[in-house]
This record gives sequence, C-alpha cells and structure tokens, in this order.
Amino acid sequence: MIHMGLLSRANCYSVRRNLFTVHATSSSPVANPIQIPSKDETALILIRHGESLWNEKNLFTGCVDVPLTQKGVEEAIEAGKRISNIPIDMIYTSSLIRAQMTAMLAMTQHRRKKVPIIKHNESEQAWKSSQIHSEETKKQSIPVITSWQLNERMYGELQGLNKQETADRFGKEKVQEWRRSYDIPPPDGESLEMCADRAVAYFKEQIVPQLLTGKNVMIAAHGNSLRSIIMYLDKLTSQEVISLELSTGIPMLYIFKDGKFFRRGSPTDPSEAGVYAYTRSLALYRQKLDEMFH
Ligand SMILES: O=C(O)[C@H](O)COP(=O)(O)O
Repeated sequence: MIHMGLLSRANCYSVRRNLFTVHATSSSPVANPIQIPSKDETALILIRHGESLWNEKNLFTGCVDVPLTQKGVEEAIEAGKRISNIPIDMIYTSSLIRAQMTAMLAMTQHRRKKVPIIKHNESEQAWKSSQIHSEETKKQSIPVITSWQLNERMYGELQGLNKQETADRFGKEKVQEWRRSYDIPPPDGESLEMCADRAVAYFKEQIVPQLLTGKNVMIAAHGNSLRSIIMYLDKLTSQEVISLELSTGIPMLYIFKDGKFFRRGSPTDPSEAGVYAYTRSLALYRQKLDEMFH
C-alpha cells in the first residue's frame, strides 16, 4: 500500500523522470494531477526455490528436506535482486529448508532492508519466546510464515530415486505422467490435484485475506506446490497444466486488484521500467525507495 502523501511528488517524478508510463487522465499530467485508482492493488511474488542438492543429482525430492547448492544460493540472491524494488509486507514459505533459504537469501537484496523474521507458532511456548518487544523494531521486520501446506508434492516411492533411472525402469511416458499430470499420483505419492487440495486451499484461506487487506506478499515454495497455485491463478485446465514448468529461482509477479489476479511476468532487472509501468503503486513504491535510499 502506498501512502497518499507521496502521490504529489510521484506525479512530478513520473513527469520529470518519465521513467514509468504512469497513465495520466489528461494530455497534460502536470496541469491535471493524475487520478489515483480508487482500488488499491497489491503485489504477489511467487518464487520456486533455487537449485537443491538433489535437483543437482537429478533425484526425486518431494518432501525430503534437502538444502540448496551453491548455484541455488546464487539463484536465490539473483531472484532477490530482480524483486528488490517491489513491495513485500509478508513472506510465506514451506516447512522445507530449500524454500526457506531461498526466501531469506532473496530478502538480503531487497532495497527496503526490512528484516525477514520466521514466526514460530508451533507451540505456545515457541510463540511466547519469540515475541518482539519493540513496535519500532516490528515495523522494520517482515513476518515469514512457514507452512507444510506449501511443501513440495510428496513423491512417495520415487523420493530419492534418480529421475533418469526411474524413466529407464518404468518408461519415459509413465514418469512424465507422474511428474506433470494433474490427477495421476506417483506410487504412494501425491498427484498435483492432491497437492492443490492443500496448497491452493492454504493460499485461499491464509494468503488471499492478507492481499485483501493490502499486504504485498511473496511466496517461496516448490515446483509443484506453485504449479498448483498458478493453475488456480491462471485458471489453467488439467490439460494445460501439464506443460507448465517452473525454473528454479525465477520470480513471477502477479498484481492483485479488485479481487482478481493479473500475471505480470518475471521481473528481469530491478531497474526494468516494464514491470513498474504496469502499475502505479509499483512505480510509486520504487520512487519512495529512490527517495529513501538515493
Ligand atoms: O521434488 C522434486 O524432485 C523437484 O522439486 C520437482 O520435481 P519434478 O520437476 O520432477 O516435479
């Protein structure tokens, strides 16, 4: 959410710098201050974790809790650079370390320099002992919520097996069906549909309400838990989702506005005007950062 106080400067800024195509309501934006849309809009960023040690070994990982490789660490940092000018008020990640590492490493690059802090509510004692007793410090932090519902789909009996060896043993088509179909689970594992039953439900019940209150949200999760969420956001059919592939460590930006999600693509560079040109609030937030940290 951008405070209205910035708007007047932003008008001059966008006219003077003309960096962002913030659409004026008249031919002369300076003379006739730009009308700010009545509905606020918020950002939703999705990032699949960076490369993990088992991604590197081409092993089925699922819910096995393995860390990032050096390359995965670098991918997470690069992702952070790409979203460093986009507002983030809350972070959701899974209970698996590769997603949590990705979230924390990405946030080291954010220009706002708020501190991401994992919220421990696994027990009342954990919650009590992790309280922050300073309102100012709280304002300089970003809550990180970990949730098993955002975990990677459970790959059942394939977990730990080499993907190529598995294809050699069961056939390429069968393994591709297990990996990418919507409703065919791997042996004793979760289908994408079963993964969606928890991940999309969690997104609707826990994350959408935050977006509705104007919070900008980042989700750092997994190839298939995010495929199930993107299938929901983009209204993909069970046929279309088969071809949906997510690379490790590449952020995807959505704008949430008037209860709808608009995919905006993957920010490639923090100075890229394109992403900010899509929305006034991103342009204003970028201008706010330029002023705070010029
Ligand atoms: O769980 C895994 O093995 C990977 O994170 C995703 O695997 P997939 O690309 O085969 O679904």
